[in-house]
Amino acid sequence: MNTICRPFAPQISRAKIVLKTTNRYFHSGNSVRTTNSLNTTTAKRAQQARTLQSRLAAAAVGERDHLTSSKDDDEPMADDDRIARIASSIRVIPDFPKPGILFQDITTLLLNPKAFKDTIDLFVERYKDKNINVVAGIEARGFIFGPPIALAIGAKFVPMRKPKKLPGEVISEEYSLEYGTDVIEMHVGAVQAGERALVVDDLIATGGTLSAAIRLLERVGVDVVECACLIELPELKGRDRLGDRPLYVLIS
Ligand SMILES: O=P(O)(O)OC[C@H]1O[C@H](OP(=O)(O)OP(=O)(O)O)[C@H](O)[C@@H]1O
Ligand SMILES: Nc1ncnc2[nH]cnc12
Repeated sequence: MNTICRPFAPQISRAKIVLKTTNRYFHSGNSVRTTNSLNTTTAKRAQQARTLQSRLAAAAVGERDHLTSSKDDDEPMADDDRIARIASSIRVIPDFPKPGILFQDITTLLLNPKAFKDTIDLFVERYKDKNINVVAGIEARGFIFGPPIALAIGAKFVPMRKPKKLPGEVISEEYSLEYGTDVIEMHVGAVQAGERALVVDDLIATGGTLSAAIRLLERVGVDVVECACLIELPELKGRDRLGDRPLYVLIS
């Protein structure tokens, strides 16, 4: 296994997983931050980086529980070196978009064609034989991962958009953020009752966005087979808002 993490840099780091191991996240607007983030010290960040290194090293030798997969955990994902490569290609930017927020930046993954392809392949391997008709992608970052998965498994792609973006008739669902609410919308007629859907986004934090997407689809009789995200911030317990719907994640 090649080296999969780099020395921690004060402002921009690829050390992503540790940033949720030593802090309690909470949601602020559309992002997540740590309770102690405004006075994070260099020493704390160095400790976080060391913790990350040990987690990724464990993942590289195949220990489970460091990089997790799914609630049912029915596939040997943790020892898959593609996961470690994907994890190390996601950058964390402290204090974006606001002070204290640890932003999980998937744009660096997109710069790495191998890691990006591995990401899509892992989802496709899981969903190709599950009779899924609909891949519903959530704006904006679900639009990056959803379409290639949909094409590969032979499903249609349905965009779930922020308000006032879709030109046709829509149905809407409101969901709560830490302060206030937001709305997602879907075109009427895009899906049919009885279809089987996979909901795709890059990240689950509080679960508000995914739970609204599930409600939208279920209102029109669609069967939500599973939700799939690249990243989970488990401290925020977003899974708990999804009810019985399974959530599958590559990195937790
Ligand atoms: O689990 P939650 O607490 O609902 O948060 C997760 C959502 O937050 C981010 O999107 P954001 O709303 O920042 O929009 P963007 O993708 O357009 O940047 C992310 O891409 C998820 O969609
Ligand atoms: N910490 C985070 N990084 C990137 N996107 C997010 N959406 C919610 N929290 C986020």
